[in-house]
Amino acid sequence: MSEHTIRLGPFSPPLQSERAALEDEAQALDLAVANADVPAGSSAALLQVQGVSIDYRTRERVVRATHRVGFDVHAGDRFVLLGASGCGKSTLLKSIAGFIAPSEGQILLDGRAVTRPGPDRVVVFQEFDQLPPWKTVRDNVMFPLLASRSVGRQEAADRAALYIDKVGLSKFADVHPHQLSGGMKQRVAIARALAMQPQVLLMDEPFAALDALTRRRMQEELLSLWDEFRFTLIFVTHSIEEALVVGNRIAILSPHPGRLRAEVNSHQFGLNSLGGADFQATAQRIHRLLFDEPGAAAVPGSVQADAEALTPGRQGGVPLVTPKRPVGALPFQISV
Ligand SMILES: Nc1ncnc2c1ncn2[C@@H]1O[C@H](COP(=O)(O)OP(=O)(O)OP(=O)(O)O)[C@@H](O)[C@H]1O
Repeated sequence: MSEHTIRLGPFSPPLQSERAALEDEAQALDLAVANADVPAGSSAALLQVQGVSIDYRTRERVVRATHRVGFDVHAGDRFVLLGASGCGKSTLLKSIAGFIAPSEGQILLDGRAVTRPGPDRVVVFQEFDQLPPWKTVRDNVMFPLLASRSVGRQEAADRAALYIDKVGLSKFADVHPHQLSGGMKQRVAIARALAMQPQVLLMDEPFAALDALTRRRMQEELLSLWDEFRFTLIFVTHSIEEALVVGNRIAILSPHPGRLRAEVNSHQFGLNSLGGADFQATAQRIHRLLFDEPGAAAVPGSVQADAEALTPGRQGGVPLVTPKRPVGALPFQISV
């Protein structure tokens, strides 16, 4: 695939015309369109998600959260799962973490099937209460290292000191979480995750509960940590802006149940691109890929609203909105 690649997801027959229009859209974007039906899974990939459907079963019904999603993540990728609320992003992340088994398909890490959680995959959540409140910052960071017996006590202490320093909290190593701001708690969670030196760092909307300025700062800090450590990141967000800033590759999921709609390379964008014409144009096109009738004029109030929200000064990220006009009916609907 070329440097600027868009990989469209598989479409069933009723949606072929939609696919054709999306291909036009991709060409307008000057992006190459890959063959959608080529299954994900090149041998070089660190993580392979292959045809993964995930169902929640309750007594009354079955809720399909994702439908046959496939993608590859390579070492050092900053891979973003982008989609509207309820499209199954968190579910997919939990499945990669090993908390939820797929109903069909499989997830391979380094060629081995993921069947349970492990220290090679660490999750940073959105919630500020992910840190045990009775432990100091230092003990919080050391805890998973010791509990997983990944390293001995001295190595755990050294790693904790290193990563606490990297997130700028050395002076707070001996305080408890309730003495920290929301942003500081998230920094501790990031230090704790990085100290584990996982094969894949999973982040589920880690900055969504922060104010706009702190969120921007945290995005900046995450990117500079990545510059230094080059970890492999899978990052969930429903903000187009955040996806473009944080990711080098973006998987766009359709509304519930989530299917891979397209994959976009976004390595050319960073915090400095915010507000630029290219950035805004790509954000608008991603929005169209997510929600709008392909090739159709912008739905009043949606794309336009995003364009406005992307102007400098509106720094809270661009929340995706429920489409006013949904993309064609999906050919499967177990239950919603
Ligand atoms: N424990 C559960 N039991 C039943 N259904 C669930 C459960 N958890 C999630 N779901 C359903 O699965 C679908 C996907 O949910 P999920 O939280 O993965 O979406 P999401 O894209 O992460 O949404 P958000 O951005 O709002 O967090 C939704 O329809 C949701 O209602």
